[in-house]
Amino acid sequence: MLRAHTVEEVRAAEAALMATVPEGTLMQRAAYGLANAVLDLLGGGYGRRVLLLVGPGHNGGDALYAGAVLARRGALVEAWLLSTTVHEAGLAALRTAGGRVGTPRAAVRFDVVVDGIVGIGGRPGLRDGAVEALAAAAGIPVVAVDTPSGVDVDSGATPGEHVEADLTVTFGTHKACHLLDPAALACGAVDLVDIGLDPFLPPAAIEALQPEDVAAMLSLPDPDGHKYTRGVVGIRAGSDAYPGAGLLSVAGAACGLAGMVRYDGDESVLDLVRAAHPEVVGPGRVQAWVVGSGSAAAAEPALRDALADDVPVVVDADALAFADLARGRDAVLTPHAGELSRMLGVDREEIEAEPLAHARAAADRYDAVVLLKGRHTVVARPGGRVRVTTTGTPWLATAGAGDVLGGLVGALLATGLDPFDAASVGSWLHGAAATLASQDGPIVAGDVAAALPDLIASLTAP
Ligand SMILES: NC(=O)C1=CN([C@@H]2O[C@H](COP(=O)(O)OP(=O)(O)OC[C@H]3O[C@@H](n4cnc5c(N)ncnc54)[C@H](OP(=O)(O)O)[C@@H]3O)[C@@H](O)[C@H]2O)[C@@H](O)CC1
Ligand SMILES: Nc1ncnc2c1ncn2[C@@H]1O[C@H](COP(=O)(O)OP(=O)(O)O)[C@@H](O)[C@H]1O
Ligand SMILES: [K+]
Repeated sequence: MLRAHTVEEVRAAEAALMATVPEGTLMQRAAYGLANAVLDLLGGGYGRRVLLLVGPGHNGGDALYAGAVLARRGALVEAWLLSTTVHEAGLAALRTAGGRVGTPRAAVRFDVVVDGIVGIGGRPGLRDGAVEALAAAAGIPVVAVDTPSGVDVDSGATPGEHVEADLTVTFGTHKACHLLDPAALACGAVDLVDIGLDPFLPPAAIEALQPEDVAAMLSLPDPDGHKYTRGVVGIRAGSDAYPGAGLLSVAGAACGLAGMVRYDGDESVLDLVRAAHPEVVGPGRVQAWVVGSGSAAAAEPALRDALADDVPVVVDADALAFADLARGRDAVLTPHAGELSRMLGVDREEIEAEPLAHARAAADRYDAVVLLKGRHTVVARPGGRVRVTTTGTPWLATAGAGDVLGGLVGALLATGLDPFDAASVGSWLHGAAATLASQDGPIVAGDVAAALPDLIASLTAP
């Protein structure tokens, strides 16, 4: 499991760890990790030209010490000091190693820019000197130290100007900004350097599942199981006007994880469903329902009926308008930003600017698990625990992909996962299946569903 901690938690853990090691140890660990990441990126040190953008705090200190390591490896290192104060010991180390201090100027030629302007002590936004320095170095790959300067570290928001990094090298643990958009988008790839913080960190409120976590949560068929013990998932989606929504919800549900899929909806859609998925049967008892995609006016009665069964429910698309009915129930609400905007009465732009805060607010308001779809989908449970999905590809932003996800989460609920696990595992599989199907090329929603069995097999293979 990948975990993200708050700045306060990191500071407390850092203080506890520092009491056990000689002074300066942590900064040295951070600086060596950073220097190694830069060497990897550049394919070596000798003759490479490295620009350090240095702010007033320890983040700048990390950059200066890493610059010293790089200078000793033969790189030509120049530091631009963007503040009246600087980490003096770091600067002395850089100078001793042969690095120099320069002045911001246009048309500079460097192989990499190291952003040591601010890290976890920074306020969002950039000050003038930093903006000008970044403009002068535009077009050069950027490695951010700990966080891209200017982002809001704990919320993942980017309310002001900020660095756009190609690589972010962080220390000890991830922070929210490394996982949650829009800040995560500014991080580029993220490297975590171990500085020994782990034993001092509390449990994290924000997590991102990894393949081994997903594999451990998938239930394999019992040797003596039968289709009913494996779970039955029911779909109430699709209509005369939107038959595809029913078909795609069924396609997601029919990934093979549950023992049976039932379709309970329009006769006309049932015929299409049977033609595409002959194994799907009609209404009956289920262990989980998926309700709402392409249901139009039928969404409300369908949701009421599903809730009357007292089994977990995925509340999708048209049914989200009636999400109040599911308050406090075993439910997964699956809005995209536009749908959540209508549910909360908040502008879509505000939701996209702070998906973490809004997914949490919605989970508390509806007392249910909320899966807020996006590039990095956010799954929140009441009380603040969150899982962020980092699998996926921009090709997944295609019509009907959400229907496949709803069906898949329903199948996972039917196998017995609780709503938080079902939603986060389903979202992880959905993104990974899209990547597998896409191979960096275009896909349609049905391709994502079709890739699920192979993906699941690759995870569960002994
Ligand atoms: N924790 C750990 O385990 C480890 C942490 N380590 C490292 O320490 C870093 C944290 O260092 P830090 O605490 O010195 O804060 P940092 O981010 O350098 O900035 C604070 C300074 O910036 C200023 N400032 C604020 N906003 C600004 C802005 N927008 N633009 C410009 N300036 C701004 C602010 O001053 P003021 O606002 O008062 O002007 C203050 O002086 C951390 O990210 C990691 O790299 C590792 O070495 C080892 C392990
Ligand atoms: N930029 C993106 N990168 C990766 N995945 C995305 C991106 N934008 C959207 N998605 C994913 O694509 C899917 C779209 O679902 P949704 O908006 O419900 O579409 P539809 O209603 O047509 O089914 C969601 O799973 C969402 O997380
Ligand atoms: K930084």
